[in-house]
Amino acid sequence: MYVDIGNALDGDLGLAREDLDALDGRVADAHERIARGRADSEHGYAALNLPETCDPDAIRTAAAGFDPDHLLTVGIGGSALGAATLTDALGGDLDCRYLDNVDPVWVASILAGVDLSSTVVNVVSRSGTTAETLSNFLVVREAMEAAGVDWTERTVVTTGASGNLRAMADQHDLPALDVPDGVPGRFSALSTVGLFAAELAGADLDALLAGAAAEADRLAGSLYESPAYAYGATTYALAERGAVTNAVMPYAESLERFAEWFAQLWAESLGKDEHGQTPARALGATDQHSQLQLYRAGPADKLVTLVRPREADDVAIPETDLEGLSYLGGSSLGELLDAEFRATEASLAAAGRENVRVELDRVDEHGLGELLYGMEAATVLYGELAGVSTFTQPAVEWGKNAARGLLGGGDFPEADAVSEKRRLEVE
Ligand SMILES: O=P(O)(O)OC[C@H]1O[C@H](O)[C@H](O)[C@@H](O)[C@@H]1O
Repeated sequence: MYVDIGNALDGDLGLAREDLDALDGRVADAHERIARGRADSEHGYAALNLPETCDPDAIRTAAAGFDPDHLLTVGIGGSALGAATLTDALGGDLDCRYLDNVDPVWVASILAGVDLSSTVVNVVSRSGTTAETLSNFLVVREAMEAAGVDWTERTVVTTGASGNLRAMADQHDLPALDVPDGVPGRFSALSTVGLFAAELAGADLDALLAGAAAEADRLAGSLYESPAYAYGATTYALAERGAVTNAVMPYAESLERFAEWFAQLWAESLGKDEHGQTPARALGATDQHSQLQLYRAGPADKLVTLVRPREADDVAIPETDLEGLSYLGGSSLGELLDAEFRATEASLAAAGRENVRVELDRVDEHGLGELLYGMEAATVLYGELAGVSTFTQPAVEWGKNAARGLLGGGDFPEADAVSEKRRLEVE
């Protein structure tokens, strides 16, 4: 992963090179703290050891013997977004769908669109108790039974040591992959959670983990020596100066899901104790024609992260004799996209708007391993600098408990009372 922070300096938010120099001592301390956490496999920090601790053979074994047309991953948040990022980015012939939401219309349409007799279901929940995931799985299971398909032959469970899902796997003797200890869901893309789908879709897991290991090797006690820390420290420094939004804008359709994965990682890890930065999802070049106006000329409270591969397959633009368009002929879509990328970067910089460039060599297994690991390490570093508890998500729990209470699955009377009190309906 390559990170260029030049355009984060001397913009409207006033971050100067000397500020980063002054921050670098804290980066060194944070790096030591992170290294200690990794050495002791502490909760959360253990995720940064996945390049060495993840066993790709266990994942290959679980996937062996299946040759489906469709993969239905049933999971939500960190139990879906890592796998979705990988399979979307890497492509391939397998039709990979992700049942994360519980919108009944959408779930029904997905089930109607796949041949269940040629579908593998991977039900993923670290806790094994998430209502959305378990409900969706019960619906899928019933649909398989109705279609005369033996769901026990086509289901792989990925879960932690206990919980309802583990009990179900034991009861039906289903193949089960373990979610490793100490790895929170949003940091689990490079574990069994994200890699089963990738393996089934034909990805090279060794190359993915090698990419992640290469990025791990680049972690060092200075932000100027580690791309991941350069990103984490710069975004933190900008947030402290008022960059409340981080708009992540990949210039590759295949990385659109990456921005979604990043949004959970960034928001859930860092949004605590009045800290954090709102992740916004954008896509280059499409959103140049939609969101860029705001990023260049709206409030000076944002950072734009421009992400792209350095190399990609290309398509030539045919010659044309249409007046005014001849400059396009003989060029290529890749060259146009590159020009759009650099123009956006220059346009933001010229307006004093901070942006950071993040690049990978290609959108392939190695590049994705670097990118996902690098962004996880950047998040952990930011969390250390901000002094927040990066690996917890207490604010999510209130809503989860409330939903359970409203369904009668728990005691949470406040939820009803609060929602009634706040109603101000206008017809
Ligand atoms: O994997 P699970 O235990 O089902 O959790 C799925 C998701 O649910 C929660 O609400 C957490 O906030 C997320 O961090 C997590 O990724």
